[in-house]
Amino acid sequence: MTTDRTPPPDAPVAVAVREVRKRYGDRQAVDGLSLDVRRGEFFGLLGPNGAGKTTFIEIVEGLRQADSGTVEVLGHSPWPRNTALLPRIGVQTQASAFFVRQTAREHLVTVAGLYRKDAAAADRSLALVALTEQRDVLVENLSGGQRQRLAIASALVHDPELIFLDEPTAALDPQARRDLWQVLRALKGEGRTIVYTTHHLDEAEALCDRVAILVGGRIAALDSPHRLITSAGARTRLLVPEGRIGLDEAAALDGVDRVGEQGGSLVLETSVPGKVLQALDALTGLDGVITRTATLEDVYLELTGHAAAGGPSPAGGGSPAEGTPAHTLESRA
Ligand SMILES: Nc1ncnc2c1ncn2[C@@H]1O[C@H](COP(=O)(O)OP(=O)(O)OP(=O)(O)O)[C@@H](O)[C@H]1O
Repeated sequence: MTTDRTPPPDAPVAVAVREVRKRYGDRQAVDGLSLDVRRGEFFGLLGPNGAGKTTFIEIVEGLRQADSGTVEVLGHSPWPRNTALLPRIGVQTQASAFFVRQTAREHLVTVAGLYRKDAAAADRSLALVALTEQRDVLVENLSGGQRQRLAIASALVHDPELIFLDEPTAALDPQARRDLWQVLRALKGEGRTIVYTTHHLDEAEALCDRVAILVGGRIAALDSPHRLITSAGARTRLLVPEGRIGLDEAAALDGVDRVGEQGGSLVLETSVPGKVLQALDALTGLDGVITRTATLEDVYLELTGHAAAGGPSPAGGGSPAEGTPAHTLESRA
């Protein structure tokens, strides 16, 4: 369940970004972005492919120069390359480099050495990402998910205050993903600041204090997942087993905004679920009726211009996204 964990507005700032722009040829990848990440905050950066997330993060990390605007990281400008910042930040990228002919532990001891940390630091970060058992396995023989965890351990080995994680759970199986959530929560519990990019909306909803949704290099929304969901007024979906009531009958129910069909169910969208459930109860009984409340994914899909997966799309809309019902009806109520 989502809770509101937004840090107080007077919390010290870890990352301050003002009017940052970056263009590649004709492509305006980042288009005047301004935001603050507060110390101790778990900040999510979301957005479709090509929205400008990586470009933006790389500018903040000091790996790329902005065309204009200002960035401050822990009180310093990250560009030109600021070596004083390096021990204070940890960076995991989608294309992490490894010493593949070393074992997992040797790799981490090497990385720890670059930061003048000892082997104990390497062992601690191996344990943190649950790779202790694989410590003597060559990096080239680790599975994709294990390498991903090693990349995260490499970003944490020097105990940074500010951690950038770029889709850290992309290659993880569901259990490993949940395990990593625990690791990340523990890091936040220690007061570290985390800037996090993900395409997993459930993950952002579960972990992040605030999220920024980027579209076309701009911020389309920035708030806590809870406030984004409630302020968007996203509707509840009621899934009624097919054959109970007809499409027209459902659309005519008082309080139903839209009706669609999907996966053997009628999908009724409503902002007054209690009222519609009562009406359904009287008509067909509630056996097998499933209630789906709005999620961050609904808000995201609305903002990024896709039809909501698993729910009705507006009648006469564009081509339906995967998982969108084949038939929908706007309510006449
Ligand atoms: N080095 C580059 N040269 C030219 N264009 C680039 C370069 N890097 C990114 N782009 C373009 O800039 C835009 C933003 O890309 P970016 O990688 O920042 O997006 P993203 O949100 O991280 O995407 P994804 O979710 O796919 O990783 C895209 O249109 C991309 O093609």
